[in-house]
Amino acid sequence: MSAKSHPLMSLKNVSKIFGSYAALKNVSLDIHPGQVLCLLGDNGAGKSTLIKVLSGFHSPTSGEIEFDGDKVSFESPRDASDRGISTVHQFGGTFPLMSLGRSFFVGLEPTKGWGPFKRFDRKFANGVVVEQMQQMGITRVTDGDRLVGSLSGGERQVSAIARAVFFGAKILILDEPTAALGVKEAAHVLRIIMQAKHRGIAVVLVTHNVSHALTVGDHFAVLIHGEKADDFAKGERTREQITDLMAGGEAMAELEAELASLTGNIKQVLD
Ligand SMILES: Nc1ncnc2c1ncn2[C@@H]1O[C@H](COP(=O)(O)OP(=O)(O)OP(=O)(O)O)[C@@H](O)[C@H]1O
Repeated sequence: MSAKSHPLMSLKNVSKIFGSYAALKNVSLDIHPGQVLCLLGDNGAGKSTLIKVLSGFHSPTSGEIEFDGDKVSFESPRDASDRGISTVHQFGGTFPLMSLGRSFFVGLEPTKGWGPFKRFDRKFANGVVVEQMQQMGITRVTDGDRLVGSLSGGERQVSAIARAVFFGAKILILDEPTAALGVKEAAHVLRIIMQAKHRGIAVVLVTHNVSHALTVGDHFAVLIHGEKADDFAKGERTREQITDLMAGGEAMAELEAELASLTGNIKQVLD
């Protein structure tokens, strides 16, 4: 899908002020179906605040949000999720002591029976969760009664993404999904992100990892101190340019030289 397709969601000059601190300043951003938008930025740059605005946790102090061409204002995360905006938090946002079947359907429990006899349909839920996990490459899970806590970090991310896709997410917001994962697990999560994109889902990926962003991203936005410092499509910047931008505009080469001389000084003292 080309960048010329109509955006599914747009932020127009969105600011978010906390007291006297502007966490976001006039940020405009387009989110397209079937594309991965990577949100990059150093700690405190405003990435979390931005995804909280997208997912209805915060309303903007000023600016507008458009969804499917309509101006919208989300009063709560529920409003955003009703539009198909689904957020997966850093550790998969699940409950370690809950079964996989229960946690997959939490808040949307399938029931059987009626009236006072209505109860959670465990068999159905477990069947769905195992099928979805298998489809997403987690083949070792064959029992939906297993506890969420028994999954690895990558498997939790993948199952949270599977859940969002199963319930029809149109926009999937992923907050540092590969942080703290090993190489293989991170690759699995990135593959699942590509699958979601190919289904036409708009993915917003927040990451510190430039390599991961470059592997799956179609479009990139870099935040520095709450402002959008750059916005570009795949192939329009080099890895070095992106890394420098993420370091807040300071050239990484200079920082590295400074570190090298510091290390030299420490070595001299120790010798
Ligand atoms: N509820 C709040 N009240 C006051 N200040 C806030 C609030 N939420 C965020 N901030 C401030 O806004 C700035 C941006 O924070 P944010 O969490 O969005 O950054 P971030 O880019 O997600 O950083 P990180 O990668 O460390 O999570 C920070 O200085 C933070 O202290």
